Amino acid sequence: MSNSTPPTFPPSATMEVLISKEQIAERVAAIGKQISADYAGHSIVLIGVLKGAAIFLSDLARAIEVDNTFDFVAVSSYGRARVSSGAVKLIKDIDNPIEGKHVIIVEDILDTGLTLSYLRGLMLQHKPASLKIATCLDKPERRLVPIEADYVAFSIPNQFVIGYGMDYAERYRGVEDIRLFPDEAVGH
Ligand SMILES: O=P(O)(O)OC[C@H]1O[C@H](OP(=O)(O)OP(=O)(O)O)[C@H](O)[C@@H]1O
Ligand code: HPA
Ligand SMILES: [Mg+2]
Repeated sequence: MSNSTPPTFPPSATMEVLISKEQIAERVAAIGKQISADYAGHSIVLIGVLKGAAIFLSDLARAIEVDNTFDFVAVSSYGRARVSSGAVKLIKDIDNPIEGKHVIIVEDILDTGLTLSYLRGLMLQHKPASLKIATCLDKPERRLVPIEADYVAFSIPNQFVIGYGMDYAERYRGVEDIRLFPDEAVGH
């Protein structure tokens, strides 16, 4: 490939690591153990919220020892902006019925809470036997609506992060650590 085009985005390696991949692996394993204990003897359905939760879900599913299946939903709210528009819309629904099932919604980040409170309401309409939320990150300072997750890997301050599934304008999802996205890079 030609290297004549300079990168338009800052390289991820220049961004400060907030949570290392080793710290992530440790917390995911702990949450997997906790879920396995809480649901011992039951089957669960993990519902990942595309696209950010895909990586956390794939790690979490492998850390859970009880019978599980997954499904995915997609919603739109942030688009390419860093700030939520506040409007949440369902773009892709679940493929399989969840009535009477034990369901865990899996998110990469709980921020304003708008996405998860919308999804929780929607999923409850399907009458699951139980419904819980697992999130890799929680930014409690940003909450606009009251909602808490049942399983939280890390609580973080109000700073924009990328990596481990999380993006800035769709980039950096494959970065293995969770890194701080610099304010001065906004608009690149
Ligand atoms: O609590 P909230 O303020 O609603 O924010 C959290 C949501 O925002 C992000 O999704 P985004 O819309 O960026 O989609 P993506 O997962 O495809 O990046 C993130 O993945 C959560 O789904
Ligand atoms: O800090 C964040 N990073 C990426 N996506 C997000 N969506 C909400 N908050 C964030
Ligand atoms: Mg995003």
